[in-house]
Amino acid sequence: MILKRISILNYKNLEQVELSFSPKLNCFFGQNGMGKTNLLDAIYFLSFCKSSGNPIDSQNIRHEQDFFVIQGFYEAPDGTPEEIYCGMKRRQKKQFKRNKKEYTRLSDHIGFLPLVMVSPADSELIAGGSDERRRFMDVVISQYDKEYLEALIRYNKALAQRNTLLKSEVPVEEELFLIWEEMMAQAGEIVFRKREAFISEFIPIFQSFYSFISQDKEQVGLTYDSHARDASLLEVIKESRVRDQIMGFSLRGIHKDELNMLLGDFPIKREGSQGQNKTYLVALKLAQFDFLKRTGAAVPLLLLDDIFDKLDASRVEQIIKLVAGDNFGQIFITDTNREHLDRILHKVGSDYKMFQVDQGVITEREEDEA
Ligand SMILES: Nc1ncnc2c1ncn2[C@@H]1O[C@H](COP(=O)(O)OP(=O)(O)OP(=O)(O)O)[C@@H](O)[C@H]1O
Repeated sequence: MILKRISILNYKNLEQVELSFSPKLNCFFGQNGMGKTNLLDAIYFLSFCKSSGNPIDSQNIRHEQDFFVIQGFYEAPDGTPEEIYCGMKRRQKKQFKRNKKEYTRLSDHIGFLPLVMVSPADSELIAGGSDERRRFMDVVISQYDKEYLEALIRYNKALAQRNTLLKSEVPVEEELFLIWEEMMAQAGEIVFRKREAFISEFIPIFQSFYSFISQDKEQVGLTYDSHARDASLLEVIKESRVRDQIMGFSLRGIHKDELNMLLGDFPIKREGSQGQNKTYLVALKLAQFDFLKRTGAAVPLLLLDDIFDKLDASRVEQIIKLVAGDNFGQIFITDTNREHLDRILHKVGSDYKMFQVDQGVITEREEDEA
């Protein structure tokens, strides 16, 4: 899928933006706080029906204004034009349309315009709790496997019901516990098997991206831990019941799964330098891109927000070489430094457009123009 043109009114600090894009590389430079991320966020909105940062839609309307509109004009791989419209008025439900026809359910749109965004917020994947890493697996797997998402929803429902029973002040019958525990075990085993299969397929792709970017400077790994690995999940959950009742919640199950992120043999969270962490995150997201591309009909858009911060020149160059190649489609890159972008882009020689972002105004810049 290619985003040929975008039209924005009143989205965050972008009052009015009309831009035509290159089908390959689009670079946005400007000082801090000028609106570069806001533009990428508007593109993200058209794919996911929400902002990547602020989940409260009305707060994305430009201050003092009453509405925002984002319109994207895309081209499908077979050349078919696709027009996506999103309009949001204060105190009203947002409208989302494809080719002028409003969606009844936003979930019908998700996945139609696949997109991967690499942003500074990804650092939580390494620094944050295990729920961040489970969410990463969930997002990637559920994009290509419907059964996975259904099992996960069933599991979470059963877990919530069991947790309510665990907190009960009156005695609860064994039978009642068993109903939810069996459901957790059945759905949890499916989630476990699918996560395990995903990780084993994902690891070599991720490692090859990391090696390419770092030019084999370090070895990285991922390991997956789950209570479902060594015994039947039903037995594990049942055995834990007495302790769970004391705690008032379920201590064991796939909701406690962990994805260990390793640099050499040690947790990257503990040992990684800032540049190594950044390389790790970029490699994870590029591997996610690769997965999505293989399992979907359209090549995803790739948004790279401020990814060069903390990376040395050789790693930056390797990333640009990678994404400018044929395995990636249309790309949107932000940076605070134009010379930085110019230098890299001249080297790769790919088709590109350069835009300057200044206080919410975005202007296309010709080559070597000041
Ligand atoms: N609803 C809103 N209305 C008006 N302005 C907003 C709104 N939400 C955010 N902004 C403004 O957007 C600006 C931040 O823009 P953005 O995050 O795109 O900056 P950036 O160019 O990516 O900067 P950096 O290089 O620091 O990442 C801030 O000045 C903020 O005040």
